[in-house]
Amino acid sequence: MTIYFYKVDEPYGCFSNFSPHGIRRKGLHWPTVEHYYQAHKFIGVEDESIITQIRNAPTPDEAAKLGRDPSRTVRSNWDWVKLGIMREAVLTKFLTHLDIQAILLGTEDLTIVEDSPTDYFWGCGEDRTGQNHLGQMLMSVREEIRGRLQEKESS
Ligand SMILES: Nc1nc(O)c(N)c(N[C@@H]2O[C@H](COP(=O)(O)O)[C@@H](O)[C@H]2O)n1
Repeated sequence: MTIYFYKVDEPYGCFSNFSPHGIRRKGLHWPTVEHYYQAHKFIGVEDESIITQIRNAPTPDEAAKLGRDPSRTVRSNWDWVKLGIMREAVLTKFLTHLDIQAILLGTEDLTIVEDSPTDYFWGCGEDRTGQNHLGQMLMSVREEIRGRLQEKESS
């Protein structure tokens, strides 16, 4: 069986980066993983005020809209660092919120797929041939949390 998720208000919606589960990193609170991810596109660029605008965006959709504004240039190494940045944020989310951590661990070894009809990088895309990096990341975070909990139990 495969778990497909996409919209926040549908089954397993807590796996979406748009779900309302805030994270704290380096002393700053981010309302969603999406806010964190989109803002990090602009670290080190000339006008960093966009980072605060994204962090303060009222919704993750607004944060994504700002982060995807084609008139702005993202940091030059974005394609190299984006997977690592997303993983930090997704791991923090599931270490912070124990209710959704239980949902993630409850999926045991099932395959998880972001069923995005448009995103062939983070999701599987319309025809389900996409790379599904977010689903893969959730499975890797699940494995890491499982390992951490086992270590804690045996110590
Ligand atoms: N809910 C939702 N709506 C969209 O339009 C999406 N593309 C996604 N997928 C998420 O979008 C983020 C990637 O954004 P960039 O294309 O790199 O700007 C990432 O969080 C995907 O999981 N979700």
